[in-house]
Amino acid sequence: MTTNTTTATRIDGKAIAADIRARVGRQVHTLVSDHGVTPGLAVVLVGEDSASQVYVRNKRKQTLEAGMQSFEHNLDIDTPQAELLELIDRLNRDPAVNGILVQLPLPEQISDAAVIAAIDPDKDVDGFHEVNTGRLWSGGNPPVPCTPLGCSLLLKHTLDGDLAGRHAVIVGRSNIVGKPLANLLLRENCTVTIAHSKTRDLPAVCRQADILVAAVGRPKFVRGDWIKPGAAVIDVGINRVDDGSEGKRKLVGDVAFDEAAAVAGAITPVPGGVGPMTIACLLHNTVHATCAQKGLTVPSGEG
Ligand SMILES: Nc1nc2c(c(=O)[nH]1)N[C@@H](CN(C=O)c1ccc(C(=O)N[C@@H](CCC(=O)O)C(=O)O)cc1)CN2
Repeated sequence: MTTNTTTATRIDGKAIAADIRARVGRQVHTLVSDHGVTPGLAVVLVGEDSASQVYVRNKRKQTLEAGMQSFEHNLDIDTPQAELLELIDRLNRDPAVNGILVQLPLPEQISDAAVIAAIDPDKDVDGFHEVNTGRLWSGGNPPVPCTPLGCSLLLKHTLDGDLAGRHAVIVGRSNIVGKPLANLLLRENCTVTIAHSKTRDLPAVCRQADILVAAVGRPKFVRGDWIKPGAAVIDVGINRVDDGSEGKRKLVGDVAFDEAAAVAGAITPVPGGVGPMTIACLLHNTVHATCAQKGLTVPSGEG
């Protein structure tokens, strides 16, 4: 019988996210003390999805802890799209609101695309508006979607900033993760492959990766024998599955962690990997959006 032994370094997203939030807190302190500016973040939740409620609660808590203003809007699940668009219009015009985020997923009567298009691109701290995706692909410096920004920061931290020339394979081509992450890794001079459900011989493609990112939303989809020895593995998946005891649920990623950790050089756990980075990057984006709106240089936030 063979047993898997963990060889990979565990990438501590919780600790790295805490460092980013601490820096954001210092930046906010400088904005308030030197310029009398308190960044404000509005978060809109439609419905009662329990995971979304947890994320929105954590966003509020961490926004306040960083010294920013938090404006939370909770709407009924059957809210018509027009009502949500009116709220966004008010938030666009509210000078106390520097960042706007509408929590996804939205109920079926509301179009994600219509909502994202309604947000003022300068307040779009999710970086989902097509003006901002266009700016990203044209080499500009717009707000970048929070989860891919978190992935790229984890990789820079893990690989000491030395990403150039590495082959990154991203499994998943969503607008929220796969596509923007491909852009960020190209900027770091990686050679980038975006793979997906129609990719031929996906395990063989993944085995070429020095950096492997799994963002498919399928529990334990990426297996240990898909991984090149020593690769850095970033697991974006957050899947709730039965833990085998009386209807209890546990979180697992898109990567079979134990198998992968026996082969990889470094790997993110789930939970505690990419997830905490998402909210830290949202706070980072809010500070940057505030400074851009006020014509201020972003304070360094060095401790
Ligand atoms: N408008 C947006 N909607 C959604 C986004 C987004 O970036 N913008 N991303 C996800 C949800 N999300 C933030 O909104 C998010 C997901 C996960 C975590 C996190 O900290 N995860 C923990 C586990 C927490 C748990 O028990 O579920 C971890 O991985 O350690 C934070 C934020 C979809 N919607």
